[in-house]
Amino acid sequence: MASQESQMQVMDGANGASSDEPASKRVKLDTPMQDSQDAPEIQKTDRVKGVAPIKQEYLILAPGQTGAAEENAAMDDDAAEGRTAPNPSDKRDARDARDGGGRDGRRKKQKGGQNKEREFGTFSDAIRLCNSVAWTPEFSPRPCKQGERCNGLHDLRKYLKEGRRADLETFGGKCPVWETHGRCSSGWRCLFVSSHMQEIEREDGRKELVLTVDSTKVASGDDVEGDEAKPGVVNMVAPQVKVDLSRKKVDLNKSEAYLAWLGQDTERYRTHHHKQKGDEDVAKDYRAQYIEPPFKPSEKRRLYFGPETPTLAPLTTQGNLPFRRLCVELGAQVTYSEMALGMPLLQGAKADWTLMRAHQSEVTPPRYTPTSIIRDYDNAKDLKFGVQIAANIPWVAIKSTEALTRFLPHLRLVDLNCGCPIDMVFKTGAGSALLDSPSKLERMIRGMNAVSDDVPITAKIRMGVRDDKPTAQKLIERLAFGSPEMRDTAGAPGCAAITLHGRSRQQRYTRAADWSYIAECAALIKSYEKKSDELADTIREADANTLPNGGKMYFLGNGDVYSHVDYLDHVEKAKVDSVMIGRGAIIKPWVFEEIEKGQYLDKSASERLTYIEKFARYGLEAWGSDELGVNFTRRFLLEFLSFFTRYVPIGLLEYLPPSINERPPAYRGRNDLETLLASKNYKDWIKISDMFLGPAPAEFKFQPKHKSNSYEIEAEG
Ligand SMILES: Cc1cc2nc3c(=O)[nH]c(=O)nc-3n(C[C@H](O)[C@H](O)[C@H](O)COP(=O)(O)O)c2cc1C
Repeated sequence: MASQESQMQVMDGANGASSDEPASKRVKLDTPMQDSQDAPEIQKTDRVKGVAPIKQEYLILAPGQTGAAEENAAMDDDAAEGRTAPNPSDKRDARDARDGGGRDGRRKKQKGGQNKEREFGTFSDAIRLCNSVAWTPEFSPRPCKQGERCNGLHDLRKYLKEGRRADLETFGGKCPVWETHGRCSSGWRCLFVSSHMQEIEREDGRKELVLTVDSTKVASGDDVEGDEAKPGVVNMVAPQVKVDLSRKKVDLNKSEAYLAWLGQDTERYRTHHHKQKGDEDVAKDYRAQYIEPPFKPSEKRRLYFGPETPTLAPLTTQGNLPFRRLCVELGAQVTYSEMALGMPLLQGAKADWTLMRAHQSEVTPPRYTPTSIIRDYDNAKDLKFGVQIAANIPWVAIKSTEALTRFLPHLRLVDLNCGCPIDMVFKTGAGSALLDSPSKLERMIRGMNAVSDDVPITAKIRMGVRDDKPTAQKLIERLAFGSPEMRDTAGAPGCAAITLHGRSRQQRYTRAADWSYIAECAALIKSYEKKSDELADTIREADANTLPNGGKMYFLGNGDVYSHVDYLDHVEKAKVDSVMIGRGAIIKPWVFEEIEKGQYLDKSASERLTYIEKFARYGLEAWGSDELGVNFTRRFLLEFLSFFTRYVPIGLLEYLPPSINERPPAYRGRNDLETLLASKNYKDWIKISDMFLGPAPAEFKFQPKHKSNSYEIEAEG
């Protein structure tokens, strides 16, 4: 039985763990449980594998059921993540989503239990308002570029009456964007427009509709009008840049010069490697023929990852700007964009450039409380937000890196995805396919470093492609030092940090991440630090800056972290510099707060609802409060809820610690809201979204990613 005196397991980061057991087994009594009247009894008990130990009184059992593991069917966590998520600001993506087509324009075949051809309905007004009148006072429209041919509506009053649905009543009918920022970038299309419009009588007696502004709240730079204006959002790339990229008018001269050199160098390297005995005269040795590249990596801004910088993983679809903003607010210190594909970036695709946007809270420095002196790291110049790209050939990785670092002013780093397991990426030779092409990967990292100015380059890897053949250790050595030939001539590749997800490509989420392998890799990297000092002594002066961070390559572990206990345990035992958190952060974004406070937080259902509200507010700010923006917000809120509703309140658990790999049998919460927030039915998620976004339009559709249950995902890294 649970007792009021029961105490929760807490690991004290400062003092370290008292036990040598892994976090999943250890139980230590310490801090009283927060917020819960009904604290679980802490005891070591054999847990049923894969099943969350819900207290008997909360179980909902149909007659004849026992709540045992085998009844907990179809709880596999591996399925499809896919690229079905449309980009809110990209009308083409909205069309793709509507048509069930992917971003590559090809229709995907329905397979297995995954809803690959998900449809999301149309999100538009009944009558389209022309942009020339969308943000202006009624009597002073901008000139319409289409002139006579324009099929948009120019009559504002008609639009407000017939062209769109009535204003929403949520948020007290007040536009949350306007309330925060003093103006609303959705203009007349805002679904809360009556809260920021007025009718003014002019001297000639005519009555004019105008949009109001609260100048006391408008921040400098936020007074831009139109589609592209998003208060608090940085890394907005001008439309003309994307047009120029699409017309190949952007001169990526550094990359061109580097690639020309790389072509010749690859040939020298190949000849050297294929030389036969006796071919000495033809091939000599690589070093003798080596010619310096046209661009050496410039001095990079230094990075820092430590126990105080819990890191939010790159998460396609889920790791969107409103979600990252919520996580930063709750204590995430480092964030990554969703993965963008190199080629569409180079083609100026709006969807991929939009992924590179960040919230202003992400461009503040990460927490920094090192225990030893970190040379030349300037925390004031550092920021939280980095971007991730995937590429299958060096020129794509190199050119897209040059474009990113040229056009995005706020970048902590550019990370190369070497872990994405999905076929669409893997089969092109990108993502986890790079794990089996170390030479290509090395060339990518070197090239990216050469063209990225002061922005550091990092990589995210998996243990290997196949389960029975982990290759990460070799790869890490390669990323740290380069192949012997390249090392002698060009120095180290300059990879500033590596994140290792402790699974192979083949491995399913049902099997736990391998933290002992991660620990081995961490030990290996520690042993390199000495070696790189020696290397720094021996490489020529000019190449010293090929060693990032003054010789330190940071190493992050990743996989299955679900609480401060897991986090601190891995920092301490696996000896990683920091830990990256993916699904755990979507299920309970306050995991970052737990890490900061060093204790479990039993968030009540109403507190959890405030996070949903925040997501809705932040979504409206990022994607707009018009019909399109509201429904993109709804779409992504439902995606978020598909994970968020997996949280099992710890007050309902018989034993701790909670584990991300355990699924609950059917249960009810401590109140109706808690029960609703545990629903696996997406129709309930839509009900939750209605609380903040009003009723979903009749045409709105949402299909969870998996038909049989909403747990299914396909990870991209
Ligand atoms: C929905 C989802 C999307 C993901 N998208 C990416 C991605 O774009 N890039 C990437 O490197 N990894 C991606 N991953 C992998 C995560 O970054 C992380 O490596 C993985 O989920 C393991 O960490 P976890 O156990 O903390 O979730 C994704 C994972 C999930 C669940």
